[in-house]
Amino acid sequence: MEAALGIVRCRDALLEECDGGSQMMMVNCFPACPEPELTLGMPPHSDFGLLTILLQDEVSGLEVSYGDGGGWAVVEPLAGAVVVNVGDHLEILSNGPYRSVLHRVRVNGRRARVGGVTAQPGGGAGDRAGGGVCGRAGHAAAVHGHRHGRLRRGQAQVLPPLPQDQHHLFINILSGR
Ligand SMILES: O=C(O)CCC(=O)C(=O)O
Ligand SMILES: [Fe+2]
Repeated sequence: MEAALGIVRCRDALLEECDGGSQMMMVNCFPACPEPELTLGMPPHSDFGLLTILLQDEVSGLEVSYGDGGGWAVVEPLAGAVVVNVGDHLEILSNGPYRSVLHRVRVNGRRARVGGVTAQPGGGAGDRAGGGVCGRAGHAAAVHGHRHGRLRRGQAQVLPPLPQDQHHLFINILSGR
């Protein structure tokens, strides 16, 4: 898998990250909302782990950003299928080609929606990429700007780019550590 992802040079580091990381399972419940156009179940965000695997019920609500913030595509639930999201740590470990996906959840006017989520936050993936273990120097800095750009679009915050030596701090904040 790591060869397909173009991260073969950091195979050992990646395995170590996964071993040292954790696995989370969550269930999200979004009750029916009488005025769904006035709120969101989850605001725009990207997941901080390597991969997120989502199990949706038959009520739609998940939307994925496309066209560099141009619009939102509805991810229609498909019986028996799971949705796999690339997370921030995988974007950093792949040095960019695999971009974590900005997504949000809308609430439904008539029905409650329940979703299962499993995520692998990894260990200190951000710290390693910041140290240049995985290749192109400078990508970590690019991720800072990119990530701030997303936050700015999604949450109306204006944040300055972080210096590269603070990369691990930023990842820890994203990870809630
Ligand atoms: O409920 C969903 O489909 C997505 C949930 C989600 O994005 C999350 O838990 O991070
Ligand atoms: Fe998410």
